[in-house]
Amino acid sequence: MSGELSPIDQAKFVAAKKAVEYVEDGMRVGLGTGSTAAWMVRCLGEMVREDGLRIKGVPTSTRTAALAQELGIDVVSLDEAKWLDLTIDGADEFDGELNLIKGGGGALLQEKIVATASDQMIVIADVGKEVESLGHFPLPIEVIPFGWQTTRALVEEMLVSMDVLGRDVTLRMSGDRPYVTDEGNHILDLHLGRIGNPRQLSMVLNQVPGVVENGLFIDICDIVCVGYGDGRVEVRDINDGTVRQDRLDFVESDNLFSDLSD
Ligand SMILES: O=C(CO)[C@H](O)[C@H](O)COP(=O)(O)O
Repeated sequence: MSGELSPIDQAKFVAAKKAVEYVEDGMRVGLGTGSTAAWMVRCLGEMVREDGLRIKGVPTSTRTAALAQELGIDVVSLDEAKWLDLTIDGADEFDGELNLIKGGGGALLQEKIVATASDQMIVIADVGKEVESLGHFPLPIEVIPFGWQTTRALVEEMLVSMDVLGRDVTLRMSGDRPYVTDEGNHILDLHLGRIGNPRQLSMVLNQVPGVVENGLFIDICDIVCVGYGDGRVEVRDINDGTVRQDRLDFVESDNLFSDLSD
């Protein structure tokens, strides 16, 4: 693979590279899932190998666990780590209050548990993920397979009662079979268009029997690192209201690319 990155990968890379600056020796770090989070895992792997960084990483999916192990990161379970200093993860959408939609990669349940068990959550995203209001990206909810069609009907009924406009609820597929999460569940994608009150929707969805968790992350994210295709990165901190700008160069590294050879 050549060292040339597409603008979108450059944006994901700089967001990830900026976020790993928050990782300190000895930390217990939640490792997110998805293509942006994979850049973060590669950056951490390089810091472990090249700089002797010692961290314990808690992955949020079997995919991330495999990548982290391959790159030499010490992987432990959440129960072993118990509590985390920091989680770094991607997102499908984020708004001005740093509320998120996650779960496009199907890992929302472990991602939410891990992020909630962390002192701090940093989201890494290219600027295309920023929205004025959440909901253009279909909202994933994880449901148990038993009676999933009944669960879907109950969710649809609930959306009608809440006067939510778009109510198309689809079962996520993997080829010709329902997608199965790491926890053995299915995913329903809610095509809503715009979510007027994400906090309320999140609470109500989780009360439907059969729904395990939803992909709305409310008041969980502290910082977002927003990457741009030209190498700029903006760090927005919701707690102190600061916005900082930086520019990072992509330096081709065999280590960073070692898992991208296909
Ligand atoms: O929530 C997620 C996985 O469940 C991902 O963080 C989200 O889908 C973003 O993925 P990507 O960085 O590939 O765009």
